[in-house]
This record gives sequence, C-alpha cells and structure tokens, in this order.
Amino acid sequence: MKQEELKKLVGEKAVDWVHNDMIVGLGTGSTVKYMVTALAQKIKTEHLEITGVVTSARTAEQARSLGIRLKSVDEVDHIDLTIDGADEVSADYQGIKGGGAALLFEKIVATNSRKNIWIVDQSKLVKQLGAFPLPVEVIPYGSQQLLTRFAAKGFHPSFRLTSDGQKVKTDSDNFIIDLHLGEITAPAEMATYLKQQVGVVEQGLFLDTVNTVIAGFDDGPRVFEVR
Ligand SMILES: O=C(CO)[C@H](O)[C@H](O)COP(=O)(O)O
Repeated sequence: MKQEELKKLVGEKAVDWVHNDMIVGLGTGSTVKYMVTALAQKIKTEHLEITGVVTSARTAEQARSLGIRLKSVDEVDHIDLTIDGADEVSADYQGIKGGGAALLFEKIVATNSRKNIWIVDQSKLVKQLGAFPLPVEVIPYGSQQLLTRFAAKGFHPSFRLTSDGQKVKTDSDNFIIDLHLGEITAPAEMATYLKQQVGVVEQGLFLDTVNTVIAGFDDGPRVFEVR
C-alpha cells in the first residue's frame, strides 16, 4: 500500500476510540486530516455529541468546515482522548513530533489529555529516534544566538524555512530550529537540556506520552497498547 493509503487507514481506524460525549484533542498533520474527516462522518451518522480541542489553526479550519464543534484548551475541564500523528516512534514508544510545526500546542493538548493515541504509517516506526530532525520552537528574539549555541554543541541546527526562503512561523509566531542529530541516544537528557535554554519555548521529544499507537502496515492497522 502507498504511504497515503496507510495514513488514511489509521486515520479512519482511530475514530473507533471516540465515543459519545467525549472531548477529543485533534492533532495536526496529513494523517490527522484523514482522522478529522472520518470523525466528522462518524459524528453525523451516529448522532454523537463531540467537542474537539484543536492543536493548530490548520486543524481548526478543517474541523470547522466539517461542522465539528470546537472549544479551546482553556474552555474545557478535561480532554478524554487526543489523536495525533508523529514523525518518529521508537521501539520503546517515545516520539518526535513537530514536523508540522505544531509541537507546542500539540504538547499542551497531549499533556492535558487522559489518553493519547498516535496514528502513523509503518515508515514512522524506528529503532532509535533521531533520523528525523528534532524540531525546537524558539522565540524570534535571540534565536540566532540559540542556533549558534546548538551548532557549537554539534547539533547541526537549521532554521526551518518556507518554500520562498522565509523562516517558518508557528501559530504562536515563533521560529522552528531543526536539529539534525542522526541519533538521539539519551532523549530525556536532550529534552532537559533543550528546555533549559533561554528562548526555547518547546522541543519535539514527546517522552512517556503515548498510550496507544495505531500503525498502518500493508496487511492492515496494528494497535500497540503502550501504557
Ligand atoms: O507533529 C506533527 C505536527 O506538528 C505531526 O503530527 C507530524 O509531523 C506527523 O505529520 P504527518 O501525519 O503529516 O506525517
């Protein structure tokens, strides 16, 4: 199966976990897009009362266009379940997220969710994290200094750029620095180091976050119950 078909497969599978009256965190990305479409369909056909909490302007736009009721993360007293994509999931179910530059809101919503499901195609499952560049969201002020510091540490950083060469701006008007690490042998230490740097708003290691991974394989979706 093509990667796009696998994304659709897991996106549609994930809505099996959504039940009436739930408050559901809606992640960001091309896999989540299939899930949001499937969720809107399920809400209509099963007449469900669902409230969505979005993690990006992009997902908000899609969810609104499909008639999904939305509340902001600060308007709800809990989130039952969040369904999101991931860029890499390691053998011990740690993850890198932020390929879509939405890591800050994604982490806030994930941290406030009772359960987190990641939907990925099989190419995202890796032995060790780090082949995918680790996104770090930084405030613009002083960001060149951070880039220089990361370069000195051997992290091979680069500002994420748009197709016309502008620095990518997140929904919070911050920049993204991608770290080209190759491998991350000590993710917890790396996460702590990055969060300690002044000007870093958030970093893309999502550690001990996911409860269930739904991965798309050629023979169908496989569900991994993690914690
Ligand atoms: O973290 C994310 C956005 O910030 C996405 O969930 C991640 O990049 C996966 O995206 P896709 O499903 O398009 O591969």
